Formats: sequence, C-alpha cells, structure tokens
Amino acid sequence: MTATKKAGVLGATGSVGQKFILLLAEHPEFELYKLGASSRSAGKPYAEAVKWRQTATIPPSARELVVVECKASEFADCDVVFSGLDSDVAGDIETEFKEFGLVVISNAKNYRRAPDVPLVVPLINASHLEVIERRVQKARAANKKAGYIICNSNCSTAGLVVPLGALIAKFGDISDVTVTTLQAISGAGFSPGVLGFDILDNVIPYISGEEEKLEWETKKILGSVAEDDSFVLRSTMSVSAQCNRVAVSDGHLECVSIKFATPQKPSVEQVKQALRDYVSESQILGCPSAPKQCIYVLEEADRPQPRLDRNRDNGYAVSVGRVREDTVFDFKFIVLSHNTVIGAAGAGILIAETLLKKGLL
Ligand SMILES: NC(=O)C1=CN([C@@H]2O[C@H](COP(=O)(O)OP(=O)(O)OC[C@H]3O[C@@H](n4cnc5c(N)ncnc54)[C@H](OP(=O)(O)O)[C@@H]3O)[C@@H](O)[C@H]2O)C=CC1
Ligand SMILES: N[C@@H](CC(=O)OP(=O)(O)O)C(=O)O
Repeated sequence: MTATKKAGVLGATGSVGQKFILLLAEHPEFELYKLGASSRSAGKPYAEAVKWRQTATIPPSARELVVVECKASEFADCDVVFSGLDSDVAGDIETEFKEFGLVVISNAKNYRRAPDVPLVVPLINASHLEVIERRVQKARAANKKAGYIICNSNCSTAGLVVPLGALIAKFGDISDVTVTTLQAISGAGFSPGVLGFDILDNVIPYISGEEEKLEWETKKILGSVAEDDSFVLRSTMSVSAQCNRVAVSDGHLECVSIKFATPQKPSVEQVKQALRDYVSESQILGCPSAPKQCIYVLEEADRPQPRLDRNRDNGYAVSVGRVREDTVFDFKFIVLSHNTVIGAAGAGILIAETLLKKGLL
C-alpha cells in the first residue's frame, strides 16, 4: 500500500473526525498527515487529546500525531483537508483554508447552500464536480493553485438521495417525497452529544434544522449544473420530512414514500431491479472505497436494521427494504445508511478519491 497524498483532518477528535481517522489510516492513497481540533486539544498527541468512542482501537499511525490548531498555515503541505468541524466554527476556518489555496471537503452545513459550492453525495451527483474541474483547469492555466470548498450533505439527506437518484435515473421525475427518519445518536456529535438520560427508553421527535436540510439539500443534490456553473435546484419535486432521534449508536433509518411525475408507473419488481442495478460514478472510476454494490435491496420483511445492515461494504453502501406499493403515493420503502461513513467521513473520502481519479488533486 503506497499513500500518495497528504491528508489533513479538521475536527479530528469528534464523531465524524474519529471516523476519518479510522478510514484514512487504512487508505491506499491518502496518508494521515495533520490533525486539527480546538485549542483544548492542540499540542497533545492524538491518543491523549481524543476521547475515543469507536469499537476499533486508535490506529497506530494516528496515536502520536500531535494535534494542531485549525490554522491554514499548519496544513500548508496537505493535498486535501477533510473538515469534521463543529458548524459554529467551520465557516471562518474553512474560508481561511480555501483562501490559503487549500482543497477543503467539508461535513459542516455552513456552505452547502453557497452558489459556488458543490453539494455532493458521491454515490449520486459526483457529476457536479465538473464545476471544480473547470476551476482547477483555469487556475492551472494561470499557474495558480485553486483553493475551494466542496460540501458533503447532511447525513440523513445522504441516505435519502441514493434511492431517489437511482429511481430518477431509471424512470424519470419524482414529484413528491415524504420521509420520516429514525436517526442514530452519533449524528448529534460528541460535544456534548445526546444525554443518555434523554434518549434511553425514549424517542426524541425533533432534531434542530434537520427537516429543512432534508427538504432543501435533496433538491440541490438531485438538481443540475447550468452553463454558467450555477446549481439549478430540482424544484419540481416536493419533499416533506419528519425527523426523530432514536437510541441507536450508528445508522440512520428512513421511511420513504414517493410519487413519480410520469403517468406510466413501474412495477414493484422494476423498482427493486432499478435500485439493484444502479452503479455510481465512484464504482465506474474504480475509487478504492467505492461500495461493491451501491444499493442492497433486502427481501426479508424486517430489514434493513441499523445493527445488522449499516456496515455493508464497510458502511459505503446503502440498504433498501420493504419496497411496496403505497396507498397514497406510488411506492414506499425503508432506507438505511451509515451516518458517519456514507453520511459523512466516507462521503468526503469518496469525493477526494474521485478528484484524484480525475487528476484534480
Ligand atoms: N455526526 C454525523 O453523523 C454527521 C455530522 N456532520 C457535521 O460534521 C461536523 C462535525 O460533527 P461531529 O463530528 O458530529 O461533531 P463533534 O461535536 O463530535 O466534533 C466537533 C469537532 O470540532 C472541534 N472543534 C470544536 N470547536 C472548535 C474550535 N473552536 N476550533 C477548532 N475545532 C473545534 C472539536 O474539537 P475538540 O475535541 O478539541 O473540542 C471536535 O473535533 C458538524 O458540522 C456536523 O454537523 C455531518 C454529517 C453527519
Ligand atoms: N444533524 C444530523 C447530523 C448532520 O448531518 O448534521 P449537519 O447537517 O448539521 O451536518 C444528525 O443529527 O444526525
């Protein structure tokens, strides 16, 4: 295994940051090179700074790396910087990094709506990276280094858009979507995270800002790129979301109903086959972390389940089950995705792998 590119991780001690550490420690193309967090953690070896909450142990390549403050000059040698920063601080820090000429792939919400920032779920709309390709080519032609930010989506949005995108690709427009989520506690982060007393023996039927993110981000991701490189929302599709926090460690489960815009409806079997057949650009490009199968369609009546199904293809695949006709819309199904892998750190890594395959890093 030869790592070729130096990777920095901002927010390396958090829920998403720890997943970055695990996924990058074993990565064939990226080397864990710089770790950043707050001044509370800076100056300490990673193993001392972090309150490690993963079931796998801290990778040896990360243990002794000394955590630094999130200043662009500290990360000057990095080919790519992954951000798992708290959104309270991500805005200013990521802008400083971009202006310094660094490539930032962010999990934070701050720039997802920015008109010049691609919002990418790599299993579905890696094509939106064409905007970055043109920017990099222009900068290279002028002998300059292009700094830019690419955002990952909200983690529940990441799970939703994969089956929606696959079905739109096969059958055309979807006019209406309703989604009810059951979201894992790791989605709320570690500082402070969800209190055990609040979530044990309980369901919390509210996650601040989450429903608006699902309803808006889905339209940018499933939208298109205009000739002037702006992002056109898929506004013909209505999305209505309800979000709940449940006592699950990892893995967001979502109950989805959809209505196609076209009068000709596929059968349940055709819907399942379209999901099974869907192949993402990251698979076609041969990205090392791409899932073997993008969407697993499960036939058991009681699947997918977070504990049993979240780690399919190392957490990079999504699982869909209980595909059936809906009495109000056309079809309904359950989708499960690993919120800190394909919903966060893994998505960032797949974006970076795509950039590398396209010669942009
Ligand atoms: N968890 C999930 O499933 C998903 C999360 N996201 C987004 O990813 C981001 C990270 O989330 P998550 O890992 O859950 O959050 P955590 O609260 O677990 O981690 C936050 C990280 O930010 C660092 N940080 C806090 N304040 C500062 C500061 N002033 N300067 C530098 N670093 C700071 C913390 O460092 P320290 O330990 O030193 O305080 C920590 O590393 C958020 O924006 C979140 O919305 C996106 C998709 C999914
Ligand atoms: N809010 C998500 C985590 C996430 O993705 O957040 P954001 O969209 O702010 O990055 C959860 O609680 O599970």
